[in-house]
Amino acid sequence: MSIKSIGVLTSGGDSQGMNAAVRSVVRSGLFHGLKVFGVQRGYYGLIHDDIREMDLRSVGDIIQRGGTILQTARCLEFKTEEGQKLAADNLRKHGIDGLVVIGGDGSYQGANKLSKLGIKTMGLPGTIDNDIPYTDFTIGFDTAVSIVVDAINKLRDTMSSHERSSVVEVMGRHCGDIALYAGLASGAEAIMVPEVPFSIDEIAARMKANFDAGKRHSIIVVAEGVGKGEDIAKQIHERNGMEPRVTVLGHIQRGGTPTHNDRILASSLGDFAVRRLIAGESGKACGKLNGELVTTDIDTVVNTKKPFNTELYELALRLSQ
Ligand SMILES: Nc1ncnc2c1ncn2[C@@H]1O[C@H](COP(=O)(O)OP(=O)(O)OP(=O)(O)O)[C@@H](O)[C@H]1O
Ligand SMILES: O=P(O)(O)OC[C@H]1O[C@](O)(CO)[C@@H](O)[C@@H]1O
Ligand SMILES: [Mg+2]
Repeated sequence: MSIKSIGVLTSGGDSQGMNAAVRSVVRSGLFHGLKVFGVQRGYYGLIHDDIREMDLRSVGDIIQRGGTILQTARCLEFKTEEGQKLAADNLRKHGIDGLVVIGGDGSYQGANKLSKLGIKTMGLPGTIDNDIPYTDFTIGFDTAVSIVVDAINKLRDTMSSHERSSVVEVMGRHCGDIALYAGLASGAEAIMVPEVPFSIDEIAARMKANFDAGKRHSIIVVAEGVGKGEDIAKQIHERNGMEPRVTVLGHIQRGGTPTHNDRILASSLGDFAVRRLIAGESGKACGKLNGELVTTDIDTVVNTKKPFNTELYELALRLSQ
C-alpha cells in the first residue's frame, strides 16, 4: 500500500544542515502529494505526542539557519521498549505511515527499533561527528570542520607572534574525523584521535625537535575521545618543558550557518528519503557514497563501524614537519 503521510524528526546532538534537511523532506513530501508532520524534540516528542502538520511555509527561511526548528533531544525514555511502543502508537494514531529520522548513530539505533515495530523508517545522517558508515559525509560535518579550521587560523596568528604551541580540543567521542580533517586542513603538527594509538613521548620530542630546528608555532589537535586538552598539554609540558596554550572549542562547533556543501547534501538526502519511502523502501539509512545517493539497511549501518581514513591520517603526519 502506498504511503499517504510521513513524519520527520531531528534527534541527538543538533548539526548544521538539519534545517535544510527538514525543509527538503517537508517540501518534497508535499510536492509528491503527501501529508507531512513535524515531530518536536526528537523521540521525546514522539512519546509525548508533540506532533503537528507542516506546510510549505513552516519551513520557509530556514535553509541558512543552524540548529533545528524541530528542536532535538537525547531521550532516555525512548531507549525502553515501553517508550518505543508509545512512540509507535502515537505515529499510528496520527496515521503517519513513514518516518524520516535525522540524527546520528544513536538516533539510527532508535529508528531501527521503530522499524522492527513495523514503522516504515528512513534515516538521514545528521551529526557533526561523521561517524556513520555507508555515507561519505554526514550533514553538519563540513560546517563543523570549517569552524575548527577558522579557529585554528586565528590561533596560529597569535601562536606565531609569541612562538608558542597550542593544543586544540575538538568534538568527537568515538570518531576522530573532525580532528583528522581539520588537522590536515590547518597543518597541525599532531592529530590525536581515538582510532589511532599515539605516544605523547614521541609527539613531545617531535615538537621540541621542530622548534629547535626553527619552527615557530605548533598546533596539536585532540579529539575529545582521547582525553582532555588540558591533560595533554600538561603531559607535553612534563616531557619537553614547552607550555602549550589550550583551547576547547566545544559547542561552537555545532552552531552557525551551514556551508553550501551541508545544505546541498541535506537537500539531496531529504528529497531522496521521501522518494525511497514512496517507492516502498523502509528500514533504511540514506547516504551519499562515492557521489551516489544510496540506501543501506539501517540494521547493517548500526552494526558497522565507519572505517577510519588512515590514508588522510598518514598524509597529515608526513606533511607536519
Ligand atoms: N540503543 C538505542 N535504542 C533506542 N533508542 C536509542 C538507542 N541509542 C540512542 N537512542 C535514541 O537516540 C537518541 C539520540 O542518540 P545520541 O544521544 O547517541 O545522539 P546521536 O543521534 O548519535 O547524535 P550525536 O552523536 O550527533 O549527538 C537518544 O537520546 C535515544 O533517545
Ligand atoms: O553536549 P552534548 O549535547 O551532550 O553533546 C556533546 C557530544 O555531541 C557531539 O557533538 C555530537 O553531536 C559529540 O561529538 C559530543 O561529544
Ligand atoms: Mg552519535
